[in-house]
Amino acid sequence: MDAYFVNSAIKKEEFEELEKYVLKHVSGEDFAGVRKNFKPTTNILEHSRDKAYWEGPVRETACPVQIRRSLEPLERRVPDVVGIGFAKCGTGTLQFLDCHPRVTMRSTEPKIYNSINTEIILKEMGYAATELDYLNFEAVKKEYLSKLPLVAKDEILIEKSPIYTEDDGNGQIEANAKAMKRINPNTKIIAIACDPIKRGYSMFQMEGRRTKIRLADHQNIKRCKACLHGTVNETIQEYTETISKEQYGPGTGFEEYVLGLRPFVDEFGAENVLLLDGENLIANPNEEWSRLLEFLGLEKDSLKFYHDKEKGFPCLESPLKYCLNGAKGISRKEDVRQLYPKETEIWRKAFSPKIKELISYMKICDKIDRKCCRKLKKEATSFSWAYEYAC
Ligand SMILES: Nc1ncnc2c1ncn2[C@@H]1O[C@H](COP(=O)(O)OS(=O)(=O)O)[C@@H](OP(=O)(O)O)[C@H]1O
Repeated sequence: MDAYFVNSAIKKEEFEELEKYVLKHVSGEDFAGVRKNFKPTTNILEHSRDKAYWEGPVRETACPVQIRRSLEPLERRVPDVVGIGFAKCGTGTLQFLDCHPRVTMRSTEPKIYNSINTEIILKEMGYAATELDYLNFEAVKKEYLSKLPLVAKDEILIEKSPIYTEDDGNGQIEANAKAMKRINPNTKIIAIACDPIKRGYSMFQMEGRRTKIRLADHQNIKRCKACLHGTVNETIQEYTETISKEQYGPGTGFEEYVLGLRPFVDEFGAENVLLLDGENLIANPNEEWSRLLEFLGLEKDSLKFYHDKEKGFPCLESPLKYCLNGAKGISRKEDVRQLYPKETEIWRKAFSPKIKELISYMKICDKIDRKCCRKLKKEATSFSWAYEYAC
């Protein structure tokens, strides 16, 4: 056991206490397996390469300790569940799933589908693939497996890469959905939508942090697409000006949810696509998480959350006390509408049509009428943030 502590953030002294806590909080059914498998999770990287996105070491799987019930041998295989987006809406909270006795997830994003050439996939799906295309596809699958953690055959393996719903204006999202279907036709899809104003601010803040970190590290940021090339304030002014002129192109539409969802709904069916509310994940974590756990076929209270005062965000309470790393939970501590009232009012108007489209497309309401607005107006319910865009 001693060797496990060498490559782990967990100190040997804390470990016994942690074990006691976890064993007290897992179900009777999971107890024996969890006890047998319990150990600190191994770090595979001392520091994340992108500190603006992830602070601290990268572990083999996301949870700091191994909480798994399965006694089956571990193997490499493709995921059962994929989180497709949306960036800055709380997709990182899916990492809490790795502390579930029946689920496995790594914290880093494999981002595999966007590396596949769109044409190859479209050909593949049209059953006209050449041998070379096929080999390409197999090579991608091999690379995919290398980016995923080991998993038992009776566990749920999940990955998330919000880039899968990022539009390039060239059919990339469709290609991603088709490629995913080819890799695993039974994939279940999770998407998290959130208030696009908060989403935009969160994105600009993260890109600003990335710029600062890289500059402090004497790195060249000229070719960094995910960095800001001015201050956050300057970026907000520029963005506001661009959307006022309705000139923004692929990749900057913080409200473009249907564009990202439709290809996956078309491929996998609406019943296999779950849309969560990223704002409600913060306001009512247990309610939103019970929807997610049920969708995965797990007990709806098998993970429990509490609001951590110090973190200012929900943290996992059971089966392990655990908060997300310091790179998550920054911009939403500020009120962007108060900081930028004029700018965000322009954003609100610009985002409104696409949020209405989302409400209808994902059947959040049957149609946008008074009844729907009454439903959305209720504070602290799923998608209540959509009220100001739709009503
Ligand atoms: N429980 C909990 N803890 C910490 N942070 C939480 C949590 N739930 C939601 N959030 C919000 O998630 C925002 C980051 O979203 P993502 O994880 O999707 O970002 S990323 O696309 O993976 O970079 C992150 O945005 P910032 O506030 O800008 O850091 C948070 O507001």
